[in-house]
Amino acid sequence: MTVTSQAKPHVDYSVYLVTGRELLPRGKTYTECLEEALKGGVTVVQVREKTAETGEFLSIARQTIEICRRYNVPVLINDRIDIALASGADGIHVGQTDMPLAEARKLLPPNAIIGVSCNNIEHVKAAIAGGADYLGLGSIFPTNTKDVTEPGRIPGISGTQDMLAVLEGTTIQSVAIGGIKIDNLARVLHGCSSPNGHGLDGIAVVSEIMASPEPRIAAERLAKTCSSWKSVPRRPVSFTTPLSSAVAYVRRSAELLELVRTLSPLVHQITNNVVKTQSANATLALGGSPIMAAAAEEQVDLARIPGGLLINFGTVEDVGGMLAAGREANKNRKPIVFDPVGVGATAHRRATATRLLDAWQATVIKGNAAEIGAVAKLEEVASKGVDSVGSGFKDPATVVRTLARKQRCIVILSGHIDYISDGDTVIQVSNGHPLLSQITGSGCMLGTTVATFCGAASMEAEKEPSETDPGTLVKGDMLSPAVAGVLALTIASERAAARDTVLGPGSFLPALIDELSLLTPDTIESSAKITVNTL
Ligand SMILES: Cc1ncc(COP(=O)(O)OP(=O)(O)O)c(N)n1
Ligand SMILES: Cc1nc(C(=O)O)sc1CCOP(=O)(O)O
Repeated sequence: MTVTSQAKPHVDYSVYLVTGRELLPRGKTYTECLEEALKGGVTVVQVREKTAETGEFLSIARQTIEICRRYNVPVLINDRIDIALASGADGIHVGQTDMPLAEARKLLPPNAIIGVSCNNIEHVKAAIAGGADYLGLGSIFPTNTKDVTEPGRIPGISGTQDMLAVLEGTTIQSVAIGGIKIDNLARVLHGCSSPNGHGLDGIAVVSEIMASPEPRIAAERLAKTCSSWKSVPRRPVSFTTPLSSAVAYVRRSAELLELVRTLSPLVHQITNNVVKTQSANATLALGGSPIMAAAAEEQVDLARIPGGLLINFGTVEDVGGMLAAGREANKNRKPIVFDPVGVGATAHRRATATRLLDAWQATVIKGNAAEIGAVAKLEEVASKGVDSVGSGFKDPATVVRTLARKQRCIVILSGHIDYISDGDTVIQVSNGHPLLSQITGSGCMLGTTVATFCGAASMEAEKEPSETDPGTLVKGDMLSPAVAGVLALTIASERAAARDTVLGPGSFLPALIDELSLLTPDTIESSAKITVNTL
């Protein structure tokens, strides 16, 4: 190593390039790519050579260091302590089967940076105990760059959240690695955080830069999104600026109803066979424009149209379409309402919910007590098919607030009283009628009304002239439209049930659709029963 008596160099891990010469596009040399990437804003480089002989590896390491020094960017060496020492690199990165951290520390000068790969919380605990400087957490997604197919090698977003929770209270830095592209970067940064807000310090990529014909532009885009992300503390926990009172939420809900009628947002729904027609009719009645489209092939086109997306996996079909729709919605900053119907009922549903939530960031998760309990991994409320057993949670406000913080979105717990939280504020809605639980698909319709209001609110926010912030996944406040969606359905249910012509569930459903279409801002203002608690 070059300097042994000085303090460790400060490393900015924001955009961490791990090299991979085998991925260079035809006609581009390694040094061209490296220099362009540095110009684009790469903040740290790791030389990773999996097949080079020692002499070639050393020569590449020296070349890399010579170029990176001009940009004041530190260089680390993958696996090989001898190459790090001989080349004068700033440190090394080791994996779980490489030189153990403690041995590496002994061999390297005290100011050497040592990074360790971690796939699970046991790895993280050992790396903390061993005094690692930073961790590479992954693989976040599948990747073609390296074989990560063995079981447990892809912790995904949820596993990375667990690893970051272990890092809370430490100064050890961390980057996510594996399958990260500009298109999923905001989602990665948003999702990879502990419930108390311990997030990533950066992201590491190989192919997004090395395989790009324009590495400078690739690096610039990554750097821009990272710095935009870092500029807003605790952004991911809440999209909202809390309103001052219950009256303010009711007024905003009334305003949002007008907005739905004016903008008529496209409400793209991948929902279950039992409720498709009534959910489409509920959307139309409110003033939105429904499209029920589940094929994976059409998601790129649909996601470009502003509005809202509902993903309801009630009959657990079309998972490919759901994965694609959510990813594309995140790319296009469209709100996603996720309704994990009956998620507690089978292992397949639980696994599917995890798969979906690993692939994209939900804006709103809505469910009954059993569904919310299953997503939150609580055993307090059991499920029977798609219904909950018993009266619900002892402390529903804490359940929704905690899950909203963990999943970094709005959570709606539906029931006799509906609870809605962004992780800070909890809003209770006491409107509704018992007939809602006597027709099939009223919960699914709630997902639809919420998606309709979220779609309109995001369209309104997107119209604001402010520059697009690449760190956001959805523009605008999504707590108020979630409240508005709950109020619209529950108030309409009260008005439908009060009709003389409604004799039971059979006549209630068409009356409910009618009342959704007849709902006015004034009715919302005069009928809403809500309370607001902010931390
Ligand atoms: C930043 C970062 N994170 C993880 C890795 C993977 O390292 P390792 O487990 O040693 O696997 P190989 O890179 O040797 O295949 C990394 N290199 N960088
Ligand atoms: C080098 C490496 N390590 C990983 C791990 O999970 O430890 S994934 C990975 C490859 C990352 O390449 P790309 O950015 O092209 O997906």
